[in-house]
Amino acid sequence: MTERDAYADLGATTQEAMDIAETSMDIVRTFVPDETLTDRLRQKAVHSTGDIEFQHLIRCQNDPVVAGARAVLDERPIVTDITMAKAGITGRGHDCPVRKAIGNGAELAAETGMTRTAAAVLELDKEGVYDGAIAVVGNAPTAALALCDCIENGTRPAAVVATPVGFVKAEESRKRVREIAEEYGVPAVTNVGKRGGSGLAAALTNELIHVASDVRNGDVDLANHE
Ligand SMILES: C/C1=C2N=C(/C=C3N=C(/C(C)=C4\N[C@@](C)([C@@H]5N=C1[C@](C)(CCC(=O)O)[C@H]5CC(=O)O)[C@@](C)(CC(=O)O)[C@@H]4CCC(=O)O)[C@@](C)(CC(=O)O)[C@@H]\3CCC(=O)O)C(C)(C)[C@@H]/2CCC(=O)O
Repeated sequence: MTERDAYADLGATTQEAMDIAETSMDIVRTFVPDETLTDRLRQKAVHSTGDIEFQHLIRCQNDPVVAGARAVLDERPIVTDITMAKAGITGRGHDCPVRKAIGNGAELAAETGMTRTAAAVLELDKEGVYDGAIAVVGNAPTAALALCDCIENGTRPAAVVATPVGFVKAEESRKRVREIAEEYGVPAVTNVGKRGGSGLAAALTNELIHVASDVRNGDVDLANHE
């Protein structure tokens, strides 16, 4: 899918919007290689952060683009940690239900004192929501850590996109996601460093959706890619 098509999918159909989108991605491509599907996540990270160096901060394990695109094609749920990440995920080009964890587990949070986001993840996991889903954590480190506990206890998301941001537990939580992804063979995309956030998580997830569109259109064959 070209950036022009992707933006058309988002509803940005004016000439100027298309020109900006295409020019922007042309610039990104001059800095970021375009050889594998994984490179598309690196490009998207650079595109959404405006930081060329961000391509070196992305970490992929167990072919998250292939696994994520397959989950999109299978119309599996996309489950975000907070409202902002959910709001960033395109409504077009897929038929996946998109939901957020926050808002669930209020009683558990009140009883235990844990964060609302971690309690929300644990509550949804009890319902089996994360099995086969694309689990997206853009904000809350404790949500990423809770998701890791769920995976340790047998839950198997189709793919994890984890870019929680900040100074408290953010890097640690992404490191834990990488360890868990390694140990249990879960496809995952994370980043290193203090940066991250819901915008980045949503942009990376949208790229999984765009790859799925390319598969549908016959432009990409997942069997020949990593
Ligand atoms: C530690 C937290 C951080 N939140 C940041 C940035 C943003 N948070 C927004 C909003 C609206 C919400 N943040 C909560 C998730 C809230 N944020 C936290 C927690 C205190 C702990 C999370 C953790 O450490 O794992 C968390 C509270 C919780 O109990 O989980 C939120 C639930 C707070 C609340 O309303 O109770 C809430 C989400 C509500 C919802 O989705 O409906 C921002 C949108 C606020 C803003 O900037 O206006 C923003 C979003 C940034 C993003 O890209 O996602 C920080 C700064 C990342 C901070 C962690 C950094 C740090 O201090 O170390």
